[in-house]
Amino acid sequence: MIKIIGSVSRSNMLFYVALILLGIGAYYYHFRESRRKIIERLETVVQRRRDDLSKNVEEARRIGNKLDAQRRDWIGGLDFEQLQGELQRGHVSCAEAVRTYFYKGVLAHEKTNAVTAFILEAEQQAEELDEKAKSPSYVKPPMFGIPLSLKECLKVKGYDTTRGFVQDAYKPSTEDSIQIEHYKKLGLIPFCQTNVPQSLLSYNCSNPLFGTTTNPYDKTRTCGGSSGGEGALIGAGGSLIGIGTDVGGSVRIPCHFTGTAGLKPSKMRFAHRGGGASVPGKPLIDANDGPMAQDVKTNVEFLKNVWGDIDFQSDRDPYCPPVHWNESLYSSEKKLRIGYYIDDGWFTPTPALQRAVLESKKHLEKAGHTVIPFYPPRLTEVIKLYFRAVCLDGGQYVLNKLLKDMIEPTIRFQTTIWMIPTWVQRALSYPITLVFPRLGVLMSSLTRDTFELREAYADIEAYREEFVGLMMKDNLDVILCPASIMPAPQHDIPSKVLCGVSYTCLYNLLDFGAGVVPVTKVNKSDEEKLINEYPETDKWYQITKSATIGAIGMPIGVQVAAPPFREEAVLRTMREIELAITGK
Ligand SMILES: CCCCCCCC/C=C\CCCCCCCC(=O)NCC(=O)O
Repeated sequence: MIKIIGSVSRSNMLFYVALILLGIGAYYYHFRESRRKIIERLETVVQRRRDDLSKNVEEARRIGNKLDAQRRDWIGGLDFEQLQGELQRGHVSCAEAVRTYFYKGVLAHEKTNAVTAFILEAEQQAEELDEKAKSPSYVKPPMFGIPLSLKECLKVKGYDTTRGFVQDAYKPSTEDSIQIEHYKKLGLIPFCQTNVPQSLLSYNCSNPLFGTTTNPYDKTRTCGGSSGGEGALIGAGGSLIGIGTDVGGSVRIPCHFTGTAGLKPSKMRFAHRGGGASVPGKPLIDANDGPMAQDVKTNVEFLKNVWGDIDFQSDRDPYCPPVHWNESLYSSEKKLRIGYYIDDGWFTPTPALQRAVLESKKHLEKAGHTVIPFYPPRLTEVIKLYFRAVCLDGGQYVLNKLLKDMIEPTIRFQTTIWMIPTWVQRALSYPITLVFPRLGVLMSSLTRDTFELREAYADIEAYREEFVGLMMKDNLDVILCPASIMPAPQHDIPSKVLCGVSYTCLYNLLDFGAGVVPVTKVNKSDEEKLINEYPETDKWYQITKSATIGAIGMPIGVQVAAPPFREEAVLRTMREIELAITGK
C-alpha cells in the first residue's frame, strides 16, 4: 500500500483528491437540487391542503350552528355518561350530539390547531342512526350516537392517514380499519381526525402539513405526542372520547401534558388488521391503539363495551384473541399490592411528577391497598434496547420517507442522527461518553448489524422475564410511577430530550397495559424545589429544568401499569385514584 502511494506522483495525487472532492460536490449539489424540487412541489400541496382544511372547518362550523345555541350548550355540558344516557333515552338525537361536537371541536381547534379534518359524513351517519331508532324493533347499540375523535393515522374510509408526511396527502384510505368498523357498530360516530408529529416518532405535535398543535393550558407549550391532537382536542373540551396510538408513550404523554386520561393496552387486546404503524415490522416494541378521554370513568365505559364485544374484532382478525372485558378483575374487592417508584434511575422527573406519585400512593393506601417500593431494573439498558428495537433498521425506513418530504424543524435533530452511519455514531459514542455519559448510551443504541439486533431481541425477552419475575416475587398486581420526566415543555424540547420517554417506553418494551390519570397541577412549592434541588449535572437535566420553570398550573398525571391482559386492574387502580381526587 505504502509502495503504491509512494509510486503515485504528487500531481497525480492532487488530481485524485480533486476528483474525489468534485464527486462529493456534485453529489451534494444533486442532493440539494433534488431536495429543492421536492420542497417546491410539496409547498403547493401544503397550501392546497390547508385551504381545504379551512373550508372543511367552515363547513363543520355551519353544521354546528344548525343547532340552537342554548340546546347546544346544554348538550355540550353533559359528560360521557350523561350524554350516553340522554341518547339512549331518546332525549338527545345523534344529529344533535354530532352538531354539538362539530361546534365544540371547531372552538377547540381554533384554540389549539388540533384537527386535521372534520369527518363531515358524521352528520349523515347520525341522521341515519336517528332514522333507524324510530323503529320500535331497533335495539340501540351501547354507545349510540356518541361522537368519536380519531388520531390522524387511523384508517377511516375516504380520509388521509399522512402521519404528518406531505407526500401522503390526498391518498385517502379505501376502507375503515376493523377497529373503526367496530366502533361504528357500537354506535360511535367518528367526527374528526386529529394532528400528530411528522413520523409519529416524537412526543411533540408538529408537522409541515398541518403545523403545530398547542397545549390548551398554554400555547407556548406542547400538547405532547404523538397522539397530541387528541390530547389538545379532549383537553380543550372538543371531544369526549378519542383514539390514539402508542409505541413509546404517545397516548400517555399527551394525557399527562393536557390533563386527560388514557390507556395503552397490551398489543393483543385490539385487532390490527387494516391499521397503520409509524415503523411497520418492529417486533418486540409493541404498539397499540388506546382510548383517551377527560376522565378514567369514560375510558372504562368505552372499553367495557368494546372488549365486551371483542369477538367482532377477533372474528375479522384471528391474531386478536377473544379476550373479553374482565369485570371480576375490575370490580374485585380484593385489596391490591402495588409497587411504586418515583425515579427510574435513568432520568429523575421534576418535583411535581414525583409528588403526584406520592399523593396517589397515599390515596391508594387510604383505600386499603398495600403500596411498596419497586425498582425497575437497569433502565439504562432498557433505553438502549428500546431505541435499538424501535429504529431496528437504524432509522432507515423513516429517514427514506423524510428525505422525500419537507422536514419538520422540531425533528431535525433525530433526522440528522439517522443520516449519520451507525458505525460513525458508535465511534463517536466513546469520546462522548466521557463528557456526557447518557448521550453516549443513545449514540451507541442504533443497530449495527443483524447479529446485534438478534441479541437485542433476546435481551428484551430476558428483561420481560426478569421484570415479571420481580413483580411475582413481591406478589404485585400493578405498578405506580411517574407519567413522564416533566410537565408539558415548549414545542422544541421533546426532540432535544428524546430519551425523556423512559417512563412510558419501558411499558411498550414489556408490552404491559399502562394508563395515565390526571392527579394534580404544578404548584409554587414544586417550582421552588425544582430551582433549588433538581439536578443540573448534564445538558438534558439543564434543558428539562429550564423548560419546567414557569410551568405552574400545568397538569400532572401518574402512570399505572400491569402485565398483558390485566388492563382491568390498571383501570381499577386509575379509577380509584380519580375517585379519591375528584370524588366523582
Ligand atoms: C442521539 C442518538 C439518538 C438515537 C436515536 C434517535 C431516534 C429517535 C427515535 C425515536 C424516538 C422515540 C420517541 C417515542 C415517542 C413516542 C412515539 C409513539 O408512541 N408513537 C406512536 C406510534 O408510533 O403509533
